[in-house]
Amino acid sequence: MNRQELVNLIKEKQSYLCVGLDTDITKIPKHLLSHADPVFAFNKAIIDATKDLCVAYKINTAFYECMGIRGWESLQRTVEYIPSGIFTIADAKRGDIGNTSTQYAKTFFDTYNFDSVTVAPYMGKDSVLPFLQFPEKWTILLGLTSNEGSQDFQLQQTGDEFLFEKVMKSAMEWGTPDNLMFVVGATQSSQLGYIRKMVPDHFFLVPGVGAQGGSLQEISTQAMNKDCGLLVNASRAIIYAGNGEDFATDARNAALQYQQEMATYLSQMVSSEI
Ligand SMILES: O=C(O)c1cc(=O)[nH]c(=O)n1[C@@H]1O[C@H](COP(=O)(O)O)[C@@H](O)[C@H]1O
Repeated sequence: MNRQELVNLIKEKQSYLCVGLDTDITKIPKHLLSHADPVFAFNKAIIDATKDLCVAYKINTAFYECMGIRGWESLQRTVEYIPSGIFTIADAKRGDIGNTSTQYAKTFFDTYNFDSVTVAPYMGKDSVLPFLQFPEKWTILLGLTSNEGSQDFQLQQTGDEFLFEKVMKSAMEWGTPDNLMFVVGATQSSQLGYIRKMVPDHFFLVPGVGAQGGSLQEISTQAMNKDCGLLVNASRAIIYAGNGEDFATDARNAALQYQQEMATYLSQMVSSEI
């Protein structure tokens, strides 16, 4: 999916919600465990219940990889089930020497046909460039993450800037707003406005609302740009909103609340085109 298609989708659905499919087999409702593929059965119900409310699904590969081949099968069924026209994110946080990064990129872009993959920048330019070579695909680079450990390296001063600023400024020379997004954590509210000034055009994937306590209002008022420029992810707050037979309805209601709040911010804050 290209940038214009993504912007149009946000406009049509009045939503910049990304539903995180961090599906943990120990947390899904018990009645699903009799299915041949319980993780897929859960994801299918969540997708059916939320697909009109969100513009993206993020599959965190850790929750699938830990189950070995069965997990990869659940991942494949899930990504194939997501309706075309919804943006897909493989949250794999990859990055390695160039030829290895190319194999990671092939895995998620060619073999599984995701629109995007999350990439860790620590190994530098040659570890990131291979992901950016794939036409119509997106690299989502970790900028300033939502977790406490972001202070250990990302928020360390290097010269007159933080390390995460150096990373983001460098990466803006490697990719463009058409193939590169940044992860910026919703819990980093004191930095959001500053980061948006530094990076005016790129999309941000913003995790950390819901279970991690980030504020949708703060993100939206501080980091929206003229194209919206945001994909806000919630995983546990949506997929585990309920735990009974009607878990999918509970998930829908949680997603609906986010979408309705997003529609308000879109109407207030973005240029009349949106
Ligand atoms: O890259 C990510 O998606 C990510 C970056 C980050 O800084 N913080 C963060 O929580 N995430 C991911 O976003 C999701 C957050 O899940 P919830 O806290 O349940 O909404 C998980 O899949 C995390 O791995």
